[in-house]
Amino acid sequence: MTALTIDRINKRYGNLHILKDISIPIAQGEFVSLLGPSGCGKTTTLRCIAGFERPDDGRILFGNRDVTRALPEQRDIGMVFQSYALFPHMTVAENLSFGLEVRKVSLPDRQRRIADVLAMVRLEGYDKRYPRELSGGQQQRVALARALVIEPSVLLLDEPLANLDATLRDEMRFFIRDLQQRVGITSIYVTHDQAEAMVMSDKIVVMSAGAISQFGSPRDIYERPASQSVAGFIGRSNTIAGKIAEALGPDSYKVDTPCGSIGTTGPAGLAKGAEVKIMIRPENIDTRRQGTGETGDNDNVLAGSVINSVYQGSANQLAVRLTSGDRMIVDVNGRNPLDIGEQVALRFAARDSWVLAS
Ligand SMILES: Nc1ncnc2c1ncn2[C@@H]1O[C@H](COP(=O)(O)OP(=O)(O)OP(=O)(O)O)[C@@H](O)[C@H]1O
Repeated sequence: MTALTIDRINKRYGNLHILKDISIPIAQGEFVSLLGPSGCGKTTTLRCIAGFERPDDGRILFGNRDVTRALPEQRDIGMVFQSYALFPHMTVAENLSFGLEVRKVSLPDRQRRIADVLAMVRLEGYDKRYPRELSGGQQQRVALARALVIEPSVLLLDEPLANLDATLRDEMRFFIRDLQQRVGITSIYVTHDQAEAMVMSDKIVVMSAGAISQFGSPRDIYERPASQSVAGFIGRSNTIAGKIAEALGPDSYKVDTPCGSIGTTGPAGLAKGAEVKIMIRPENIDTRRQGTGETGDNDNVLAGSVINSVYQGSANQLAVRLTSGDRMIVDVNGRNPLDIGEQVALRFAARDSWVLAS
């Protein structure tokens, strides 16, 4: 069932077109991230869903209910912000009680729900503390508890981990995802951190300049990016320019490139002669000294020489200049003794490369 439908919303400030025909269907219990660089419209989209902004056109539905014109308090949402936004003069319990009192929940029910939600965020016994007596991570867990205690149908989170240090951020990613799955609440999460979106989400909406570049699972977005800009934004990638020589199947092609003919997968329907780029992730390339180590399962072999090597602990990252002049980044085992200047063969399977049509 679709819990939330964003249907072709547009938003302009003066003559700035900030959101352009944004449509996102979100299923019950799904965790969806809005991902993109600063200024691409993530927060504006979230604020339209929350009701703090009204789109110029288009519709927002919670289930079958059209809430496009409803006030925030009529929408049944819980929100978590980057800045925690806890009431500083209230204890944890009072912060949590506030939304319940507004909703006229009885005292015994309030007490039960506050105890339940504090257990959920692993802050039992912290009810009498003030926000200033808590660490950043604990404050953010209170903010999460405050959003959840009102039992909303949708949870909206705007960069909630941005103020935390790297270790705590890692921990909180798993904490929030685990909690969201236990509660089963439909959630929308704004972030500009691709690693965060990858590990937390069922689906990712990649946004750029107010429009959706791609909507799909983390695997879709990583392995089958819709464009060069998505491929470049998510993870590391290599690209080689070429022209479609022939379609080998519904989603496989032979592409002519300055490095020779390359077999690859790609989106259906690309015409012969179309100018494209082939994307290959560094970890999918098997790099050996030339003339050694035939692996059999690789459809493509490119020749080049090592021009740089960076030790990264678990792996070495090499830069390789192909005979065509293209520069490729590849990962090799940290103990692999490939030196700068060595002639190497780069092998990869057609299924591990993907055509970017734009
Ligand atoms: N009230 C406003 N008036 C005019 N322009 C605005 C207003 N609010 C946002 N904008 C502009 O809309 C664009 C999108 O802003 P938004 O906050 O949605 O981006 P974002 O993707 O969330 O960025 P960030 O990651 O930096 O928060 C920006 O160019 C911003 O300057």
